[in-house]
Amino acid sequence: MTTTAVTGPAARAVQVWKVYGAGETEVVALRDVSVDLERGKFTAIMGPSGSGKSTLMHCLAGLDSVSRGEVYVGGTKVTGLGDAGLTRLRRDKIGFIFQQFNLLPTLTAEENILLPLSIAGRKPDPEWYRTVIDTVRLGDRLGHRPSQLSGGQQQRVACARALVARPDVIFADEPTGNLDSRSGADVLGFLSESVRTHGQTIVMVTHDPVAASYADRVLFLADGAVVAEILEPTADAVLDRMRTIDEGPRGPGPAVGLPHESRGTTDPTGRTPHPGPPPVGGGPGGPPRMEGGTEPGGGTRDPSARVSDRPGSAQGFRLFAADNGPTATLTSTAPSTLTAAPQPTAPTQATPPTVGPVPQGPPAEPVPRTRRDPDGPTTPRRRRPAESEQDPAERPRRGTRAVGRAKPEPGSAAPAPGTAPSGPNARPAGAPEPSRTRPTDAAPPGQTSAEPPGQAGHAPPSQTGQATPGQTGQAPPGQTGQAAPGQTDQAAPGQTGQAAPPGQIAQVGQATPGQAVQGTTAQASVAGGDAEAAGVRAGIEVGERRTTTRRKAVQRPAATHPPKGRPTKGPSQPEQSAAETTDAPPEPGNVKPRKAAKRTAPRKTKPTADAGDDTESIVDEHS
Ligand SMILES: Nc1ncnc2c1ncn2[C@@H]1O[C@H](COP(=O)(O)OP(=O)(O)OP(=O)(O)O)[C@@H](O)[C@H]1O
Repeated sequence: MTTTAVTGPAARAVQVWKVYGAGETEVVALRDVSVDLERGKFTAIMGPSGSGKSTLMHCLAGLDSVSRGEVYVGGTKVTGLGDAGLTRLRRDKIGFIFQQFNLLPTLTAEENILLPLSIAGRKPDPEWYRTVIDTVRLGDRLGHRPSQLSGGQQQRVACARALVARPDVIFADEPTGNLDSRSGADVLGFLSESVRTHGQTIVMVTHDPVAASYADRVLFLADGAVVAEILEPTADAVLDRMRTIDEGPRGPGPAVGLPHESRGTTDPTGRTPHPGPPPVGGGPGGPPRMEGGTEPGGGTRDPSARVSDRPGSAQGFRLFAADNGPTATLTSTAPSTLTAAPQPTAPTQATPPTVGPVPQGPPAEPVPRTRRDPDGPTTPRRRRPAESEQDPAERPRRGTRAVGRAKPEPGSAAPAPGTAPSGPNARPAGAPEPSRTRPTDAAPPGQTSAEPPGQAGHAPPSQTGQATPGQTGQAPPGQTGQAAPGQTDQAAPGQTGQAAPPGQIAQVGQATPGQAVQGTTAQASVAGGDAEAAGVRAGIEVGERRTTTRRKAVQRPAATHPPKGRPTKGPSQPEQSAAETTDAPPEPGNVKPRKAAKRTAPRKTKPTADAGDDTESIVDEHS
């Protein structure tokens, strides 16, 4: 691991490119992005849907690899780190906060908060721990389990969990996306406080201009490039900038990234003219062509990615908006975040500025104003549109983000054997498996948003209850406990016998932090395995594991976007997926996992309803 002195930026991207797929399905998610994220600052990343916000955050956090360029976190060069190095980096230097909270349901708030340290074998600094608890005002809730806490309290637990280890940087992916406005303001308030009072560095992806106004700096992305930034932002300024970015001229080529030294905004449109598309596919000056279906860092190609999304396409940006449907345009008449903002320049309802998907429903409840005006007039906060309110074209893509709390629906855990998967993302029986499916990427049942840590909104359609037989067959014997819990319930009909039985998962969920530590060995118990998974959910990793970047689904009918060009090797080919998943013949240990479960699972525990949460599968076994 290359480590330099821990000075300078907390995180840094240097000429980073991220390319998904190849040929017709190639998508350049990041193009020549260079940015320094200052230590002790609160940075927000904004941009239209599909502009690369999540990709940038994941690359910065070591959750995804870059195609070209370099990433540094806390003086450590992330690019080129192996699995073990990445694991250490994420465990020791990075904290994560997710839209879905990602708490372990059977642990108390306190146990959840201490879980990262427990897994790392560290003890909390008592003084700092007390400070964190006081900051998030959880002192009287430490013995409560997540189900006994409100969403806002759960997110405060998640924030405390991220803060308690004092990471170099905390990455927050829409941390208020599932919260009501008041709880969101609470969370943003103490995130901001942790920066200003305790020097924490926070990087937050958000769609909400009010949330962004809590930051010291807002970076704007469009078409995979940083096109503007605002220092000391107000919600109005953010919204105005977003409007100009969305309304900017659609040139023949994509925008390019600013040098990281740049300050202030780019051209008034927010989009830097570009003479034309960059050479892609390995040509000079362009990112390397990704030949395989799986990228070096574990990213997968998206066969459904539109060619029109690709940079270089004359329509690229326009189509982002168009494909996102009316809810992504700037003409919505929905009440926006700023319609009641106290700033004198706030747009009125007549010209409501909107960013990305915009709710079409009634106004949201009032929210206290920003940190700069905590007692000021209330502001309706942008509400996430309900599925039914969304444009159908948008629904599959956005549908990967849960609206409301991520709690398993009763009875939504495992599909009964022989029962075809259902739901918006379900694949008809016998249909070829969509190519972005990876065994461990499978979405947990009962989780409409199969979002792993830091991967909010990226579950491909195939990731809901779609595991194939080969997936379960890949777990080597003796590693039952390491199987991602979500795989259990995702076995295809008739395959349930190969997956860990639900009882295991329930038992797992009852692991104590102590058990979690025990579970860090390669021969982890079921409980330990889940604790590890939970740890990864919490942004902690143990052992030679890697979180899998789960990308958002861009679900389209296959007939509309058939695979073109030469056959590729990746999982975009159904037969390839099948081959991948069946390459590893089922081991004896997998044929009778229930026995393995009996050997490894704690005996006195019973399945509980909470176990469903534990089926969130986010761990990818690469080793
Ligand atoms: N695994 C993948 N395979 C192919 N394309 C991908 C993959 N992940 C992301 N993309 C594409 O990369 C681009 C950037 O995606 P990203 O998720 O970073 O956007 P975003 O700005 O976070 O969007 P949103 O606001 O909707 O979450 C999009 O065009 C997306 O379709």
